[in-house]
Amino acid sequence: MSVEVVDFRPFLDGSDKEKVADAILASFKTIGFVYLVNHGLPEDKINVMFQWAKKLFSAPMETKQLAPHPPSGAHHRGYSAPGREKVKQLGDESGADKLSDNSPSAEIQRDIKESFEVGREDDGEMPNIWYPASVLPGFKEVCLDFYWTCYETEKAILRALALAFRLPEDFFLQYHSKADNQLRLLHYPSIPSKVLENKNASRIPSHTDFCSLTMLIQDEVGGLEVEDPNRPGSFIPVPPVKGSIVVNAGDFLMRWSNDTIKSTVHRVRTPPSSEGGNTDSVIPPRYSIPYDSDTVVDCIPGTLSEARPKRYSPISTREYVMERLAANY
Ligand SMILES: O=C(O)CCC(=O)C(=O)O
Ligand SMILES: [Fe+2]
Repeated sequence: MSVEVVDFRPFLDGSDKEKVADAILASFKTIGFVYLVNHGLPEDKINVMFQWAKKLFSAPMETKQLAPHPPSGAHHRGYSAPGREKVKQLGDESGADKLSDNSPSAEIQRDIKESFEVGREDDGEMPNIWYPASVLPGFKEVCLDFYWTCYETEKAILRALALAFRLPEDFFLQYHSKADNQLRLLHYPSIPSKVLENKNASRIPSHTDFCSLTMLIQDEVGGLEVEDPNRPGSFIPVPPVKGSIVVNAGDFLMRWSNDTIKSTVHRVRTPPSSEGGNTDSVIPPRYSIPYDSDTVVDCIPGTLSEARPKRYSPISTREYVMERLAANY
């Protein structure tokens, strides 16, 4: 089993919309993940965003801490230093990625990644946290431009998904009109391979995403893996595919689709090129940019039947997301 690559162009140019829509939904139903090529996100904007991510994360820690993530995980904005966040699966306190008992310290058990989170600028509940004007000038503008560029692609994917369910194309859009989304810049620093292999630390442990959709842009390093739905505990690599974004369904799309779509467990591990090598080797740094979306969900018409009654009541994603975010800090 592997994650399918779907060419999104025939949807965007209207030449074969249903075929593309059906392919995306089929992948969401089997594995919850799909690669999209010709997704409409301009390559130059992606490159510029990665350049800014590198510039930010290579700044001195005192500089990066000038836009600190608040103490509560529920206000998920600004800069989080390595080890700040520990991605958790709710109801899974021991976890499949339980760390070894001989870990050197509690601190090193946390995710060895740093991040910067951005939302829409007019979000009163969760305001953005920016650097003072003299620090990284231009960063804010690039982030916000990229945020809205990603929203365009997200809307196109949501239209395709509605078409795949043979619903009006704006079915999911109406629930995403506030653009309550999140742009994340992630940096997994270079790390001695034995630290990851001893399970004393993780890049990102196994988790599902708690949004409706995630669009992920990864660099060329690799290490992303998704659990094989047919063989729990066994993981399939999702290696970088040139020019692609990885799109995966989150918990809300699963719930919304009455479990017909999968929100699949995934993680970031040692990249395959560094696996089993010299134990003194150092794993290269990795950068990625996930963009995920919030909404209010109820079961999608057509996913309920007598055989599959409604399994979930409607839920506000904000409430759910805040609960899950708070658990990660
Ligand atoms: O960095 C990656 O490739 C995955 C990130 C991820 O799974 C997440 O942010 O939820
Ligand atoms: Fe994820």
